[in-house]
Amino acid sequence: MHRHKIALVAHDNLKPALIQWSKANYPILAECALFATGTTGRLITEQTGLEVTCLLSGPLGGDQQIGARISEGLIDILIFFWDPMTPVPHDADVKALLRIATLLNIPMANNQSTADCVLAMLRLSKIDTQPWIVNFNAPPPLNYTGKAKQFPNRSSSLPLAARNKYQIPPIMSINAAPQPNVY
Ligand SMILES: O=C(CO)COP(=O)(O)O
Repeated sequence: MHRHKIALVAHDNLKPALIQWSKANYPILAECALFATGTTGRLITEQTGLEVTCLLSGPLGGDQQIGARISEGLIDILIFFWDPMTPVPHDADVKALLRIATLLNIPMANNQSTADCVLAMLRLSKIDTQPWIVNFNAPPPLNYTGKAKQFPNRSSSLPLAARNKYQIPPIMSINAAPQPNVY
């Protein structure tokens, strides 16, 4: 089974929440390949025992490293507990990370309830005998006006009939592998 690659990031005020969340979800996170910005990753490793590949600290380029991995199709899911109440010096990097994750249509959780939803879907995909209920591997076609060349139609492996029957929109696709180096 595909080992999902999850990036974990938290601003300082939210680090305790992300650590708590990581502890609560240890079993499924332990089955994934985890990446994180420097301080977030170090704290998660120290306090949960999860194995995390630590990149640079956010203000020193960690957000950019994660964004680059997303654009290369190397991250499936982004869990980013960003702080909406505190300015950070690398705001431009944060915005760029949120932008690239949105553009490439990977599941991105910016608060705990959404993170819970994403992991619930991940669990479902692992236990369900009908894998099309949650389609983790089919990139949905991204149809940005005027961008057809950069984003050629990428067909979904989810049978159309099944998707219509269960009204599962392409947005349910997880792990929308982006085309490498489209820009
Ligand atoms: O600043 C961050 C995200 O923007 C997080 O960086 P650290 O994990 O190094 O604190």
